[in-house]
Amino acid sequence: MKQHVVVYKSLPADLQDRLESEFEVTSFESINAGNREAFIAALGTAHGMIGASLPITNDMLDGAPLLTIASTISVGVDNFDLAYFRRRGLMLAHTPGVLNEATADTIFSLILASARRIVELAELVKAGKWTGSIGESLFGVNVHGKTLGMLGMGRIGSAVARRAHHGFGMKIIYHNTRPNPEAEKELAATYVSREELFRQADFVCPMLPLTPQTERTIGAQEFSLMKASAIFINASRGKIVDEAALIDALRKKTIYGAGLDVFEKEPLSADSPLLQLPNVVALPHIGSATHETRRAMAELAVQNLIDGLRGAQPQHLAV
Ligand SMILES: NC(=O)c1ccc[n+]([C@@H]2O[C@H](COP(=O)([O-])OP(=O)(O)OC[C@H]3O[C@@H](n4cnc5c(N)ncnc54)[C@H](O)[C@@H]3O)[C@@H](O)[C@H]2O)c1
Ligand SMILES: O=C(O)[C@H](O)CO
Repeated sequence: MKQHVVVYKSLPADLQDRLESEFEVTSFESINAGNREAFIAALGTAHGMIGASLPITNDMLDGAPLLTIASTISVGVDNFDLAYFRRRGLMLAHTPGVLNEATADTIFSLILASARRIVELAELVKAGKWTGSIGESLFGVNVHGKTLGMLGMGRIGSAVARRAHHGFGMKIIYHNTRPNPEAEKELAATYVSREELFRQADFVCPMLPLTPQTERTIGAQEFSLMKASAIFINASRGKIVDEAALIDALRKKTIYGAGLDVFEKEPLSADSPLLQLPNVVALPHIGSATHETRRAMAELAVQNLIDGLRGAQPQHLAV
């Protein structure tokens, strides 16, 4: 009998076909209130599951006694309880690496857009309010030659720092769980304490996984350490930040601005105070969202799933 796979985010047609040629497949484009019960019911006979952007609760998995592998089309694994996976001996596969460059591009666009007020000024032009040479009140700040503070110098953090060092002549300081000798050699990056990073950086850029250790670890205390001219860039996970404290720092101009791809609650509510602030650039969690990169992520996730179901070791296991 064929193994049963539950797909909970739409896949490119050829990858869907690949799964259907080998497994019995139940597919959902995405999960919403209308199909949630059907999704949970399908897990009841599933050996494998693949998808993204959905918190997978232990309750859901308790009802999936045959499951051996979950394959997420993301590098982040914070939608899963890793301890639960370990307890049950389940595999959790993810997609590191293939999205480093696209995500670093997004982060760099946030750095540039926030520093040079690109969105604010483009909106001014579109609104027909460009009536003459802009005055000092609408000037931005330099990016080149400034100091980038990477909090988390892993795969994506290193890709951001490479752009900053080689492309923009920026000085790189970083803090990480452990020193990163490659970044120090290749990018002249300097390891500093967490506190020094917030104090010295012109751009503070966390690129950390969301874990119990990182949740809400950037708050009022950290924002108070930052320079009034510094910009906060977050494309890792919204929940590592105390968002109310960020809003407060932006309102009081304790910091100059923020470029954000991720938020405490997503999608960001249309009435979020963040959207009222001119010194905020907000994106809808698009770090890896290019055709090529999302394709590569889906391919890798499908391969991870197939390997796991065939009894081979998937290339990228978080658990
Ligand atoms: N916005 C997006 O679309 C998008 C895209 C890709 C990744 N992400 C997020 O970015 C995260 C990082 O991805 P990655 O592939 O670079 O991961 P990675 O594991 O390669 O890098 C994370 C780094 O953070 C360090 N770290 C962990 N906890 C720390 C702490 N408390 N203090 C200091 N350093 C710490 C680790 O040692 C590691 O070097 C993902 O987990 C995901 O949540 C977001
Ligand atoms: O973790 C990731 O890969 C991105 O945030 C997409 O969810």
